[in-house]
Amino acid sequence: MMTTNNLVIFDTTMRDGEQSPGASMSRDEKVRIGKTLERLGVDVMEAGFAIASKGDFEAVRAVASVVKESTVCSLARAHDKDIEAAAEALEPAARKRIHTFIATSPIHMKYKLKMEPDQVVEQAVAAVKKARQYCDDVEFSAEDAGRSDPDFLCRIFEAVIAAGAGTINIPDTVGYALPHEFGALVGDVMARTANSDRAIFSVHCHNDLGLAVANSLAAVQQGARQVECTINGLGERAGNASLEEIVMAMRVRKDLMALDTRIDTTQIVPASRLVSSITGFAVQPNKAIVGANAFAHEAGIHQDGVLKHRETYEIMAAEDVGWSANRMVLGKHSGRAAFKSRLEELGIEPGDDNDFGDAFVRFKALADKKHDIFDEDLVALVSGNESMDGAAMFTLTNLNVTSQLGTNPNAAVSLDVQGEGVDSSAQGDGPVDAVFKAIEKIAQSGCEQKLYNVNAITSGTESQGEVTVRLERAGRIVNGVGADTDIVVASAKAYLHALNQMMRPQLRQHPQASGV
Ligand SMILES: CC(=O)SCCNC(=O)CCNC(=O)[C@H](O)C(C)(C)COP(=O)(O)OP(=O)(O)OC[C@H]1O[C@@H](n2cnc3c(N)ncnc32)[C@H](O)[C@@H]1OP(=O)(O)O
Ligand SMILES: CC(C)C(=O)C(=O)O
Ligand SMILES: [Mg+2]
Repeated sequence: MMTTNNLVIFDTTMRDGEQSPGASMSRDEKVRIGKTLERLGVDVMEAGFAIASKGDFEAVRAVASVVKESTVCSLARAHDKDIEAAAEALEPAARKRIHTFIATSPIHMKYKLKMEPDQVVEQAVAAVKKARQYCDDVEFSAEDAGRSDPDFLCRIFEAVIAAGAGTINIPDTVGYALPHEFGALVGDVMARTANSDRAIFSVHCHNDLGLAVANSLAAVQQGARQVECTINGLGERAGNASLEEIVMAMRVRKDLMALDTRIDTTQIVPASRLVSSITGFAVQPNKAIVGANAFAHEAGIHQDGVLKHRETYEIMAAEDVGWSANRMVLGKHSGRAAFKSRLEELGIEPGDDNDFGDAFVRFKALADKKHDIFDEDLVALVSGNESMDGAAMFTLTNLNVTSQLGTNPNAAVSLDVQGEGVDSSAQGDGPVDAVFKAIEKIAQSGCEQKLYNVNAITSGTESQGEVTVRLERAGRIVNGVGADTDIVVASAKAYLHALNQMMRPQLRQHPQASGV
């Protein structure tokens, strides 16, 4: 058995990740991802499946042309034409690998391949030999190994290693295995494959039962020295083992897995964001490592602990994975310690114990009613004016938007400006733009719009939409939110909410703790 203290990180975001329905990537997008993965420090990146389409062939070739530090790989079935396509696409690569595979489970051999086990071994050996004609670095995968007979795996692995495969991959293709079982399978097969010392053993786990990372780590503990994984856990069906979780588990639990990787962990969050923006697959807020809440604390007891000693509730630092900082989120679960700390950050004197106690009671009451507590809310609270609506300078009283094909939309807006009714109208590039322009004709705020974001709170075409608008003026940034079933009305509300906050007395600048 080949032993090493290095764990090879094989990224397959651009191949298995791209097999997520709806996640397809263009050639140029793969080049951007490839460069990012190289910066991240992956050892191998699988750039695609060259035979799959002309576009994927060109994408593999383009990635192979620009990436220099990482090995670039293409997948190929155990067919000559697949291997020839992979070899041709990888031709410009500084370091290349051909990854060939064939299924080894009884169900796949019988129903899908319609082949006898002997034929499968023969075809696998021929494929590895063919791949070795083009490339020294050849990987062989036994598809559906998780449901294959271990004796058969030993037999086929012995044959393909003898044929020249340097990496042997054991995939749990359908995410069926449990960690102890998968670790045992990998350990057993490695121990019983006669020439296993001539290959690196690898695993490739799917997440159908949410166990892809756990299964991969169980295999590493049994001697696997390559893990195949993807950014954000993207991949066929429920996805693959997530790269960020594997890498950070190795790092945080070095006491149990003393292996090195080449990964620069500070590049994890940027890589996650790039993949999410290219694929359009949002990262769920509670996703480990890269989710927006992964380093956010809302519970008072936790906030108090973190303020006293960060490691009480953090097993790794946000900065280590590429966030700018952890976050304290003020909400109904927060306690006095976090409330006071935020007031101090804002340069607001918490006052004597009585004033502070009263402000904290008002804060809790507001947090019960309001989803997001902004810094402006805190100022209003402490100044005894927590009724944000009562303090509004501008209130929407009427809105009429007309859109017609071929013409610019027109918005007529009526506002109550401190008790006085004011009307205006404007044309815009779209209905929302027209509304914002009509409001600005009245407000004359001089604000610059920095962000416009729409979220569906419920599903369906009748869903409630929540709009966020961020405005900036003279270095001061405020957020406004508005919700309505009519997205144009929600946008007007959000814009006015932001404007009303901008009109309030200015806060001292403070470090924005909202990540990168
Ligand atoms: C577990 C995995 O993730 S495997 C990778 C999965 N990814 C993909 O399939 C994406 C890219 N695939 C494609 O573009 C197409 O499926 C292609 C180009 C590979 C093949 O297309 P087609 O020739 O039209 O075949 P089709 O997809 O319908 O069927 C697959 C064929 O490959 C055979 N096959 C499947 N795996 C292998 C293998 N590893 N080695 C040899 N043959 C295989 C199947 O038995 C079937 O053969 P048959 O047509 O003689 O029954
Ligand atoms: C091609 C192989 C490695 C695969 O993606 C799988 O078995 O899941
Ligand atoms: Mg897979």
